[in-house]
Amino acid sequence: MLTVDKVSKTFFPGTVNERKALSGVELTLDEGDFVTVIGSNGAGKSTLLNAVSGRLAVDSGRIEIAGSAVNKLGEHSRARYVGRVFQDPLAGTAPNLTIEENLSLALRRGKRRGLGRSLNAKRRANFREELASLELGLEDRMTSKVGLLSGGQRQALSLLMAGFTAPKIMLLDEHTAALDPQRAELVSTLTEKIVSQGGLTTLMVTHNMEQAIRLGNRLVMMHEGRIVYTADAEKKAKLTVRDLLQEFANIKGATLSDKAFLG
Ligand SMILES: Nc1ncnc2c1ncn2[C@@H]1O[C@H](COP(=O)(O)OP(=O)(O)OP(=O)(O)O)[C@@H](O)[C@H]1O
Repeated sequence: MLTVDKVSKTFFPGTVNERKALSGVELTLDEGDFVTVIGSNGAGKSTLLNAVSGRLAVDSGRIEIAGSAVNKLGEHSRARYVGRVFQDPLAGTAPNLTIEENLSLALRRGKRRGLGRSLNAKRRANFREELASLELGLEDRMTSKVGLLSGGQRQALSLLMAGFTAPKIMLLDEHTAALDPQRAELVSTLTEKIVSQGGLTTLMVTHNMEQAIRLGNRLVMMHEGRIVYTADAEKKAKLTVRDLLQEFANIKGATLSDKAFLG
């Protein structure tokens, strides 16, 4: 479903600020795979997600989504393939639009202009049902402005919207990191639910090792633009935070974010 083949990206090449963010990264996700990505600060995790979403053009290598080479497609053209939730709860939704207007926009994503925007009774009923599945009572606030929701509620809505059009690949970029522990737990549980119900192929970056172990069926660790450790389903099932800390310790020069010790 997703192939990242020898992908490299260097920022400011040939200058004093040169940063090799990705160095020949190779990663393949089969349909329904849910891969968690951990790594030291500046390891290239967000750059990898940006390369897949088309936000960033890579220097070399090939990216395929659902069998189509997408290197030449920009972020907008890839939108029908990709669902994404960012760390910032403000990033995924439009605060001045209502919940139902945001959902309509999500539905329109990747479709031709003018299609799918109108809010008829059938669509509203469908939105109500989807919102009810979040169990946050948002189905009774469909005409409220999204700006009035809490960070956790907005992140839950972003997640629902990102999964709405059954994207070929779901990208979650530390999407629980800005939330308090209780809300992070809620969004984490919703993530599992939405991903498994939709059978979504998912790549999730997190600094929380416990979460990286608990969610998904595979795990990769990045360091200095490379994948330095991988755990398949069998290995991951037995993995502990202690094992991961040991792997980090084995990587020379790796520095851990404080957040890595959470959970
Ligand atoms: N737009 C950019 N311009 C210049 N350098 C960048 C840019 N984006 C990322 N970098 C650099 O590329 C490297 C990888 O950054 P990236 O954000 O992908 O790491 P990360 O693993 O997501 O880190 P963190 O966990 O700290 O968010 C870093 O050295 C970073 O400074």
